[in-house]
Amino acid sequence: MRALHFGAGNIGKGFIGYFLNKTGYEVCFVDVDQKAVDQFNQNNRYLVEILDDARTVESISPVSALNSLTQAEEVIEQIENADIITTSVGVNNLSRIAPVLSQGLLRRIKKNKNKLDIIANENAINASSTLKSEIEKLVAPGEMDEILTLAGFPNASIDRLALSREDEQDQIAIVEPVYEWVINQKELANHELPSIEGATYVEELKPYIERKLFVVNMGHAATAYIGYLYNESTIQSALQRPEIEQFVRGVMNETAQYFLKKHNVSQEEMKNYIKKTIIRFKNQNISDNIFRVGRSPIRKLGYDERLVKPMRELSELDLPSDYLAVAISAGFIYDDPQDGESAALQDFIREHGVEQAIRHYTGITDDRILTSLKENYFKLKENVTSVLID
Ligand SMILES: NC(=O)C1=CN([C@@H]2O[C@H](COP(=O)(O)OP(=O)(O)OC[C@H]3O[C@@H](n4cnc5c(N)ncnc54)[C@H](O)[C@@H]3O)[C@@H](O)[C@H]2O)C=CC1
Ligand SMILES: O=P(O)(O)OC[C@H]1O[C@](O)(CO)[C@@H](O)[C@@H]1O
Repeated sequence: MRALHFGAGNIGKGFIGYFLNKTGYEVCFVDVDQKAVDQFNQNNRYLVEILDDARTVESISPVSALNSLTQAEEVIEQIENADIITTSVGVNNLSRIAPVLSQGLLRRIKKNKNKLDIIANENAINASSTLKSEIEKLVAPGEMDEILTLAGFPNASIDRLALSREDEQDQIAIVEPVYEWVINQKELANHELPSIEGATYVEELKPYIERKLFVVNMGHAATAYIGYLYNESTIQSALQRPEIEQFVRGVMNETAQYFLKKHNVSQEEMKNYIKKTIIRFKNQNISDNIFRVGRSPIRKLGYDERLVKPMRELSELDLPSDYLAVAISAGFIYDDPQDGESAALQDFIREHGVEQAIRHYTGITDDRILTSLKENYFKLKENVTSVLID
């Protein structure tokens, strides 16, 4: 069985490629990083170091790789013949892989009628549907109908902290032992293939993806943005400060109220989920840079994203969202000049002022919320400790 995976980064190697290989797939990675492509091809393997007590290292083989910038024709051939296609390129890059995918799918509909699932594994709600829409923009309506006779775009939720280590010889991923990969069974096109090892198939994805995005990713972003204000360099060092840990617990408890109202979960389940998540964040075997976790703040502060969406939902339910308001305001102060989105956000604030920036990037229109975000922003800038809520 052949798998084609776009994005041979942290999660591509440490999670998706890892479990596709365990399921019996020969994995071909597609990336734009020539050094990584060369290493996969020279070694026909890569390494995954698991952050368990034994620091288990596994060799994942056989694998190969292609560079989509220089080997588009080879990528198209792989799309024609793959049994499954997966991605983890970052949600903003889905539009960049759509051209080669659409060309490959147009060729496939003529040559290979086998059903094919294309699963986008990104930190976003319904990323596979987003990829499908990007492909739809590039083909004629009749062609899309034909593509959809064989291709499914099942949405998925993925959760595993994955980092990488630079090495001259090998591609090396470093991962925490725990993971969750949830796939929407109802959206699968191919029912002949074996279930992917490590994945759970569900009928209703929303509770899983929302729990992951609004608790794990939201809590992570909140830690990064508040940690930045304390000049902390890692998530782990930030959470050693009792006031930050208390704040992160507070913001997670706040979003938990949304789940209790909207999804069929108990208070006990949410309490345990939050407890486990904070333990994962504090894992002293990992040194997770604040700037990795806070990356792309424009995306993270968006209307349907991890911070603003739960705040809007809580507001609609007439439930408090004071912690979220602080975390969002901190996101507008967060400044990493190496990060294009962060630099653009700070430029926008300098040019148009913070109130305009909050309106523009969060899409929030409620004046009461906008005022509270603006007030928090100035208070946090003046003195972060005075704002963290007890
Ligand atoms: N690292 C983690 O622990 C987790 C990451 N995610 C999500 O997985 C996705 C990937 O994250 P990471 O692996 O951390 O990022 P990463 O930056 O390590 O990997 C992304 C890879 O995609 C490649 N890429 C970018 N544009 C491309 C293109 N046009 N064509 C082919 N390859 C391209 C990059 O060169 C890079 O190797 C993101 O959506 C992230 O939110 C989700 C859960 C966990
Ligand atoms: O990958 P993103 O969406 O930029 O955000 C980083 C997040 O993804 C993760 O890498 C894994 O879920 C977390 O560390 C963090 O919440």
